[in-house]
Amino acid sequence: MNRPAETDARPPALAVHALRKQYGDLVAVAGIGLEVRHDEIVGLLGPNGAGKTTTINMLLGILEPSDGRIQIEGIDLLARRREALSLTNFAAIYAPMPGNMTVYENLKIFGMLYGVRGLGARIETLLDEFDLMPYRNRKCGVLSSGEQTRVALAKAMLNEPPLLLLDEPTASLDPASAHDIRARLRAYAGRRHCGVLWTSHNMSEVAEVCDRVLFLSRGRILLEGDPRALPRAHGRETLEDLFIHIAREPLAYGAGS
Ligand SMILES: Nc1ncnc2c1ncn2[C@@H]1O[C@H](COP(=O)(O)OP(=O)(O)OP(=O)(O)O)[C@@H](O)[C@H]1O
Repeated sequence: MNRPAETDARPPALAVHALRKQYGDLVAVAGIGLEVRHDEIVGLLGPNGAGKTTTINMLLGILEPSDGRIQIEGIDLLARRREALSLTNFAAIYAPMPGNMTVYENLKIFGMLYGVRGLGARIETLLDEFDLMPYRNRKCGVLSSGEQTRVALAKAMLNEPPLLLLDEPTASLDPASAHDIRARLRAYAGRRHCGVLWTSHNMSEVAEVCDRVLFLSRGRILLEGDPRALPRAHGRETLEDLFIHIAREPLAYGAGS
């Protein structure tokens, strides 16, 4: 689905300019620029080691950029960190909820950290939306990975963020659950008019859910566009074919320039 560009004076959910991260001689992110508008789901794709998680960690304020600027809803992350971070949230498979607390306790504590108003009612809504009612008093550490993913997604939506960062949100889900979660995330993004940055290695998922994709390789954005139109534009049948081609021959797409 193509969505309209921002029509009012509202800044994009996310604007990144010349973002760079270097570890010694290794350039993990090489000065990238990108935008995520409201009502838009943007896929951040790339082979292992391309710089996706490093980028997301800089957007979350976990990693300090070597250079560049990040604005969330027009608010500069480095200058006004607290305010900017209150407008975002994330879910990632490598960041599970503390295992010794129950689902309810976790949502309550994260909700308090985010200063969510009407927290009790918000938690009930999310428990219902993510089919977590039966698990509310169960410790997160004993949940299956799919159940933990649903808790992480519920946590990510506690503060109804205008910018949602999702690092492989369906990686541990079975196909039916993944399909269900994709539908819920799309519905949520549409309802809340939020922008979503979504990383995934599942190209059919990306083609289904993302309005736009960015191909990252060796820390650079090599291609950008509609995931349904990009493959044909580059002489490939599917997004997966295109991904494989870019991963094998990044220099053909300008990775070395
Ligand atoms: N703390 C660090 N010190 C040194 N190098 C690092 C550090 N963190 C990441 N890197 C390197 O930066 C590069 C980008 O890593 P990153 O985790 O962002 O990739 P990715 O695109 O998320 O990969 P994957 O799909 O495998 O998760 C890799 O070469 C990685 O080894």
